Amino acid sequence: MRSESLLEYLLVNFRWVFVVFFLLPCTVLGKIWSVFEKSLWSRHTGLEHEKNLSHVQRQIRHRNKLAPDQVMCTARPSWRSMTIADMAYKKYMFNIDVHLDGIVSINAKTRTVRVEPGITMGRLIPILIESGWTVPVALDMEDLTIGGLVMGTGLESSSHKFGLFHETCTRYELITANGDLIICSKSENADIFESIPYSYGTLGFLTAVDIQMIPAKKYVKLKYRPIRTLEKMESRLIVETNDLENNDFVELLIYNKDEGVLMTGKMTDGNRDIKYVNRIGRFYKPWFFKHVESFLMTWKIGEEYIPLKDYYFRHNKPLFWEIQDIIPFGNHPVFRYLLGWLMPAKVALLKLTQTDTIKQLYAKHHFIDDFILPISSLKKSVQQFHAILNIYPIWVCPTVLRPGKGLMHSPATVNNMYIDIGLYGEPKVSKYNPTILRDLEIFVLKLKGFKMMYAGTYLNIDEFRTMFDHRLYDQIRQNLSCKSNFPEVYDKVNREARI
Ligand SMILES: Cc1cc2nc3c(=O)[nH]c(=O)nc-3n(C[C@H](O)[C@H](O)[C@H](O)COP(=O)(O)OP(=O)(O)OC[C@H]3O[C@@H](n4cnc5c(N)ncnc54)[C@H](O)[C@@H]3O)c2cc1C
Ligand SMILES: NC(=O)C1=CN([C@@H]2O[C@H](COP(=O)(O)OP(=O)(O)OC[C@H]3O[C@@H](n4cnc5c(N)ncnc54)[C@H](OP(=O)(O)O)[C@@H]3O)[C@@H](O)[C@H]2O)C=CC1
Ligand SMILES: CC(C)=CCC[C@@H](C)[C@H]1CC[C@H]2C3=C(CC[C@]12C)[C@@]1(C)CC[C@H](O)C[C@@H]1CC3
Repeated sequence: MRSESLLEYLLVNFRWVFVVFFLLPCTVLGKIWSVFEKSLWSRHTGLEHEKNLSHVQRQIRHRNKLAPDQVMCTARPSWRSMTIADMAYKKYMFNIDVHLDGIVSINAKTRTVRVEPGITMGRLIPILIESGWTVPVALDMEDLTIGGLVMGTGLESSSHKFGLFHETCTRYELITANGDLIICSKSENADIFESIPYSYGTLGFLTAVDIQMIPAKKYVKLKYRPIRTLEKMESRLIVETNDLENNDFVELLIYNKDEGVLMTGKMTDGNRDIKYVNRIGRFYKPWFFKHVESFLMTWKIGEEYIPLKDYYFRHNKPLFWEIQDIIPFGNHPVFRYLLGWLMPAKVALLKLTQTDTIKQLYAKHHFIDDFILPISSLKKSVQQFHAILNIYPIWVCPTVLRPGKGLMHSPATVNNMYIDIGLYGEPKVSKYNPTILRDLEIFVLKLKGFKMMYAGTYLNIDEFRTMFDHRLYDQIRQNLSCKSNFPEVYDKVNREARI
């Protein structure tokens, strides 16, 4: 008993010892294994994909005989999912193993890549870049899966141009409740195609996704612009997101309520007069958010070339800024040069190995969430988040929302520019209480905004249905006989389901 509590004490107060000396080496071993695994299984043939498909279908048909009243979800365990929450529903729903994670084909003629949903960004992007391609919205965390990004939602610094991740997808293969395979695209089963994004696996199981490809270039020419006052940040952000010609990437990091750094980037192959290439992905390089912050010290506009892959995964090493709570000295040059090559820590392993006390401490004293709001409410929202949470840095990522009939779309009949506001860290207000999140969600609802659901919600079902348009979704659920076979989205994202 005593030794258990000593271990608990050490794990809570000196988590870095466990992370640095055990978890990071495990991650490296895992990486070595995955390089070996990759060379064996990365590129599937169509035949293997067919085999994988029938494996999923067999399981569904088996369940339909064995437990027709038990609703289904994927068997992907909670600890592998990119969220701090545990999915309580996995325990009582019927788990279907949708273990498909290969690349089915890369088609340069149609400029599409067909992948299975379990493939991660960290595996897909390097393979595409090697072949001279990339995807329009490449997410910044290596372990995010394509299935999770379609069924949940994903956005990145190119979303002001291309929209949410699913808007770059052109075809889905979906296995429905009775085990049938249906193909959905803009021209085939168009209504189902529109309902799938954000449906959290509640219409069927995805088995393949076609994603558009665009030619990859060598670098991103990135400009850093320090800005004072929220008003100026808001107005400059509006200007830069409208300049689609010059800006392939737009991102803002806010460091305190008056100062931020706006970054705009352009993909380029460079030319002979490239002055400086900053290979930020190298193990000894400072954490990206710290590098960006340094432009507030000099207060000068900066410009540099960053290799494309390094740019994409710029927030992966420090997990935005979350890793500083676990390894406080992780950005110190001594650590970077000696042990930086072990980074980044694998989120799944951090999650798998956290003790109940760590989990409770995070639940009580930590905040991880994202809100999607109209761009014109940047100042107002940041002021509100400052008063209620006082967490910095704040991640601001513009994204265009298009009109449509799916769960999340522009409320108008035209495209609308929104921003994702990401708040990750320990609230610095004196009276922080996690239930305050509900007030924030209502604030966002009133501004006609949305919440990213990976973290769960305190909204009740009616408020949730006001935030997300369920009209087409309800109809499709009825057409696909989902009622007794799949839960509703709300059943998967409310606070009792995600603990
Ligand atoms: C010490 C340690 C270090 C590790 N380090 C790394 C690392 O650095 N990099 C890395 O990539 N991994 C790492 N891992 C994870 C490791 O790679 C995987 O756990 C291992 O490779 C098994 O993966 P698998 O794909 O064979 O999954 P399995 O063990 O076959 O599957 C695990 C579960 O996930 C479900 N599942 C898997 N894929 C899907 C999907 N696409 N859709 C739905 N459900 C799915 C399966 O149904 C099953 O229930 C590490 C694991 C350990 C224990
Ligand atoms: N930059 C960004 O945009 C970021 C986004 N995120 C969030 O992370 C999540 C993605 O994380 P990830 O770990 O990849 O995914 P998850 O395992 O969290 O899956 C997300 C949802 O997608 C469903 N799903 C996944 N694959 C399939 C499939 N093949 N068929 C049917 N449903 C499926 C899951 O269903 P089930 O519940 O049945 O398992 C789950 O409800 C998203 O919710 C995203 O919003 C997180 C960090 C950054
Ligand atoms: C860019 C967007 C939209 C979201 C980024 C969210 C990430 C910052 C979080 C997603 C999963 C989170 C987890 C942790 C930190 C923050 C995320 C990476 C932990 C590693 C924090 C420490 C805990 O013990 C485990 C967490 C797992 C999930």
